[in-house]
Amino acid sequence: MITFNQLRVGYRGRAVTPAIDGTLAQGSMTALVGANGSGKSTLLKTLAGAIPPVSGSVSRPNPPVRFAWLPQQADIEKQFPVSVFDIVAMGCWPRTGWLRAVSRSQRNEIMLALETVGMDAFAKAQPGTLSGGQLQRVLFARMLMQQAQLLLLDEPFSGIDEKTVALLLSLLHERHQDGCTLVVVLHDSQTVERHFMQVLRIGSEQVSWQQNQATVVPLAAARRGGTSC
Ligand SMILES: Nc1ncnc2c1ncn2[C@@H]1O[C@H](COP(=O)(O)OP(=O)(O)OP(=O)(O)O)[C@@H](O)[C@H]1O
Repeated sequence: MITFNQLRVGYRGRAVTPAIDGTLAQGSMTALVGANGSGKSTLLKTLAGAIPPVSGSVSRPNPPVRFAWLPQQADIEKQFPVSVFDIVAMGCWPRTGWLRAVSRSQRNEIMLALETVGMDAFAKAQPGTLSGGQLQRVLFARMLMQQAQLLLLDEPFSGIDEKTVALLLSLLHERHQDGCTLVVVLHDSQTVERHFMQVLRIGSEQVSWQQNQATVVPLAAARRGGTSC
């Protein structure tokens, strides 16, 4: 689905990663790991098309697929004067176009997405009044609304409590079972080993691919907040 050909990513012509070769197969679930500053976020930005490769290339799916990109929380403006409902409604834009009013059925979909992440009671709240974990749940609800086939997530679980991580992981597994391709930047090796079949590790000199015997958490257990995660 996505192929890296001697891809080096970085800024203003300066590469921050070694050359990357390999493939993200359609329907794969890949953990992107590496030390701070190794270039994980930069690779995601490149995959999202936000910045061009420094050298080499990345071949994207043809025909193009809809993608959703969840940046690190630090990148997200919490003081935006909108409601939680509005944030999730933004997930409809790829389908409806910018700033179009949501239909009655989309309104129901948005409330269902908020219910799925346990945030329906906060629909009218402002993002600035939410905790980090609550905001992350809302951003996941927006991602669900996007109905994307390629999900790019940058450290989605940092600072999030275990129960919420279990819920969000179960949602990712559901998307994976629906055939989505996922690339997730992670630092927690236990989560990587238990949930991700493929690992792309970025080192300072070279990158490596690893295949895991991931143990998928049963969805129902994760939804109940089970401890298996
Ligand atoms: N906008 C930018 N312009 C120039 N250099 C940048 C920019 N953003 C990041 N960098 C540099 O690129 C390198 C890789 O940064 P990146 O954020 O991709 O690392 P990371 O692996 O995601 O790190 P972390 O685990 O700390 O989030 C770092 O040396 C960083 O200083």
